[in-house]
Amino acid sequence: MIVAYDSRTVRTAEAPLLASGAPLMERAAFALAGIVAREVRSQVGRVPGSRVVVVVGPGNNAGDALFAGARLARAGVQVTAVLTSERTHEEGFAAFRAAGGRWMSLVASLSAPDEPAREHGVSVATAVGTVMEADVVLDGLLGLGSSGALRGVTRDLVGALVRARARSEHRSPLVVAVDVPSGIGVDDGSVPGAVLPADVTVTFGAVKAGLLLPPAARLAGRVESIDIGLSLHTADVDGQDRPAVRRLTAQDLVHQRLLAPPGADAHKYTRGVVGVVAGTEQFPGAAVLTVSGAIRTGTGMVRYLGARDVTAAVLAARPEAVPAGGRVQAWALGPGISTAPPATDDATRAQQGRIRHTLAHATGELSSDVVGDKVPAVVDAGALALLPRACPPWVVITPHAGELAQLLRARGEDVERPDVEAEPLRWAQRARELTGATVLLKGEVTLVVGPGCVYSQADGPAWLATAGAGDVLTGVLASLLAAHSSAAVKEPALPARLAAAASLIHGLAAHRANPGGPISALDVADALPGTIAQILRDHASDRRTR
Ligand SMILES: NC(=O)C1=CN([C@@H]2O[C@H](COP(=O)(O)OP(=O)(O)OC[C@H]3O[C@@H](n4cnc5c(N)ncnc54)[C@H](O)[C@@H]3O)[C@@H](O)[C@H]2O)[C@@H](O)CC1
Ligand SMILES: [K+]
Repeated sequence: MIVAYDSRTVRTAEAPLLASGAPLMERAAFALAGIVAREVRSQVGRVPGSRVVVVVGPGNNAGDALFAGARLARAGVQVTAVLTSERTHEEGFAAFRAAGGRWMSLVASLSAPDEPAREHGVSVATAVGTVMEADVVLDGLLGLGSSGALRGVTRDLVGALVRARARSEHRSPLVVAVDVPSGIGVDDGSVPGAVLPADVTVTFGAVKAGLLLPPAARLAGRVESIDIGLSLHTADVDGQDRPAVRRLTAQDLVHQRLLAPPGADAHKYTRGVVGVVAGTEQFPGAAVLTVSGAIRTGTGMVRYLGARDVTAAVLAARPEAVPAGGRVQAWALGPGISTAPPATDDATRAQQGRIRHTLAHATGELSSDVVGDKVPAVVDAGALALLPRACPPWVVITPHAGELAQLLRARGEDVERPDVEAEPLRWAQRARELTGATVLLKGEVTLVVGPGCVYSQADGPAWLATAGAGDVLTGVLASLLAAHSSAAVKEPALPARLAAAASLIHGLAAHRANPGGPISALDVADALPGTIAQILRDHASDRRTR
């Protein structure tokens, strides 16, 4: 699992080490220089004689970059620093110059001892020209201390670099971000202004929340986390306004027993029974995809409830499905059902009635001996509009940005789809507060917000953005919830973990379905058994040896 923290938590962990004189910046710069040297070697085949530019701001982020620049200069790299503010990290700058680093400044008043700034003053255009000639550029403008969009000449430089890279067809330097890509919201993953997208981000002490959170996550490239000796504890932040942001890996699925092979004494109820209310005559495919997603994730049995024609389509594709009600351990509600009540046709009205009734039982609003205990439910698409006012966390809603905005508007928030896209974490958290449900917000990066916990999964290829993929995800998640049905009702954070797990399995199945090419939703469902077998094979032995 990858765990990311907010800046306040990181600074609190740094403080005692800094007070005791631990050489945190030296450790950071040493590791950074090593990674840059490796990247340079893979770009140009050698380190000495290669060209690196470090663009630096006023703070310790600049210190990391300048000390790393000094190390590279001593290794024979031609290193140039571009200074962007009135002051910079003094010791780092001194070490950089002592190592033979060249420098230029976008701010006329900055000067180094014995070196008047005017001899080094350059325009933004000249600085951009120098950067574009380099093999690698280090973005050391801002780190943990950044607030809001980039300002002043820093903004001008980054804006010009982004434009120059977009224009250059052939050659543009590899971008290594120091700690974070400068200008992202370090804690919330917002992107308030221009940011230079990184190929690699080298982050120190702990992964920063903004590197995993959308929309900033896609600007971070590959994230390499460097241990500089901080000790961070999730217990200190979980349950607070800014819980740690987690990302599950395939290993976690096995180690945390989110996926497990059935025991020798397993039967369909120990493996979980999923009930599906999905699809109408207008959208029968959604029923097939949801049922397929659940069956192919290894659920014990799927009960399908819907109109006769749709049931026939489901049975033609999946004869294993049982077209009748009965005991269910998790529900999959809503795919392929119109989002706008009141329904215009009888079939949709019937499906909406089933969903209302099921949700009332699943959430414990109604108790009935016939339907039995409270059970988890996935609420997707058309079922979102039928969500009760107050839900327990074992109800997991799975909207995309547009559906989330609609759900929030129905609860009095003034929000449109672009607002959700700009600040997905904020709005997913708001939806959780307003509904009580666990929220899985679908997107290029999928966010899951549960009680005191946040997960961010970025596992699927962009090809996965295709019609019906969400229906399969609903089936996968319902299958996991059914397998952990009673625990999911008892442990408030478990449905969120299972939702993150479902997103991960779904993403891995998409990669397996057709590596590097187009994928249809049914392909993803068909790739699920092989994906799960692979995960269990790869990690079963390391679980035994733990
Ligand atoms: N504290 C430590 O010893 C360590 C810090 N490290 C580095 O230090 C960084 C944090 O350093 P700082 O706290 O000095 O912060 P920064 O280096 O992020 O600089 C913050 C300063 O930048 C300016 N600024 C803020 N927002 C701006 C904006 N939007 N536009 C233009 N200027 C803006 C302000 O003057 C602010 O004081 C970390 O990200 C990391 O790179 C590492 O060396 C590890 C150890
Ligand atoms: K940076």
